Amino acid sequence: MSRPGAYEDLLRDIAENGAVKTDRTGVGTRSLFGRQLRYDLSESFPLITTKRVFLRGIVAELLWFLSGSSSITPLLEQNVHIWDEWADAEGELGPVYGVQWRSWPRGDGSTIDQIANLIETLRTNPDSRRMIVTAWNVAQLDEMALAPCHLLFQVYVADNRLSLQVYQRSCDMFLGVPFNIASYALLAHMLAQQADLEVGDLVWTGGDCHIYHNHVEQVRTQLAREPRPFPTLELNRAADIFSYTPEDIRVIGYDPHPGIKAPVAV
Ligand SMILES: Nc1nc(=O)c2c([nH]1)NC[C@@H]1CN(c3ccc(C(=O)N[C@@H](CCC(=O)O)C(=O)O)cc3)CN21
Ligand SMILES: O=c1ccn([C@H]2C[C@H](O)[C@@H](COP(=O)(O)O)O2)c(=O)[nH]1
Repeated sequence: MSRPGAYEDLLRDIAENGAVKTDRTGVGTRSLFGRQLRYDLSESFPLITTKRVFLRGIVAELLWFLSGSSSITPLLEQNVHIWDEWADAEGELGPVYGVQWRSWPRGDGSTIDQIANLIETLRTNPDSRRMIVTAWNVAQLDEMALAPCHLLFQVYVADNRLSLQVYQRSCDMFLGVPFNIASYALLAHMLAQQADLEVGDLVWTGGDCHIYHNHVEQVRTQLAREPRPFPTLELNRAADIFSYTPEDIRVIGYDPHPGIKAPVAV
């Protein structure tokens, strides 16, 4: 079910059949609406192989989300620069993903830790149909450096397997989406481990799935390559969901084609 090549097929479909659209950044895109990718995480770890993906950056970003931070400083300290363009002079992004996940404001001064609540529900009521974490805080969108792209995920447990579906409203298919798929795959593994469950499926659902006009050559290069088998993940058990470190996370057997550089649309 985790077919290496499914992502590349979607990339090809957008490149060939996408509608030409303008966008906020001024770069312009080709785009298709409403697509889905599904990976069986018990088989392999979905890290795209048709170019080398910056795994160290993905790990740093996910741990940074889980830490609840609104500042890029912890990323800079690890030499990860993927959020630099959106931060202000103090390195602040406003109430973005981490803040909403860990300290969604109630309005009375108190906050809600959606991740702690999710772990609690996974342990006590895994059949719940309400295991949702969302970053789409409508009241705070205009304080965020960038409105959340992956704005909601739902967790599901059946047959002792934890599955995760993420909804991404806006999908930079060349630069962002390989990050987003790997990041939520890793999160699913961490949640399953903490809840003493096996991993099930990752379902990635994309809204506006686009290729920027200045990524067209890079996409052509990538699509000329043959997808390779996915690697696997080894994850040390941490004391709790907030205590993982990069050293706990090892991807085994990743043998990608070379990296492909591309400008990020700001
Ligand atoms: N246009 C756009 N696309 C995105 O994917 C994106 C945004 N904006 N804004 C917020 C975050 C930042 N993300 C980013 C930003 C940059 C890269 C990037 O440049 N990746 C390079 C490697 C970078 C490096 O090695 O430092 C790549 O080749 O994947 C990836 C994700 C994802 N998001
Ligand atoms: O995790 C991420 C974060 C951002 N993106 C992309 C999707 C769009 O290309 C831009 C956001 O621009 P909007 O005008 O706010 O839609 O960033 C991504 O793919 N993944």
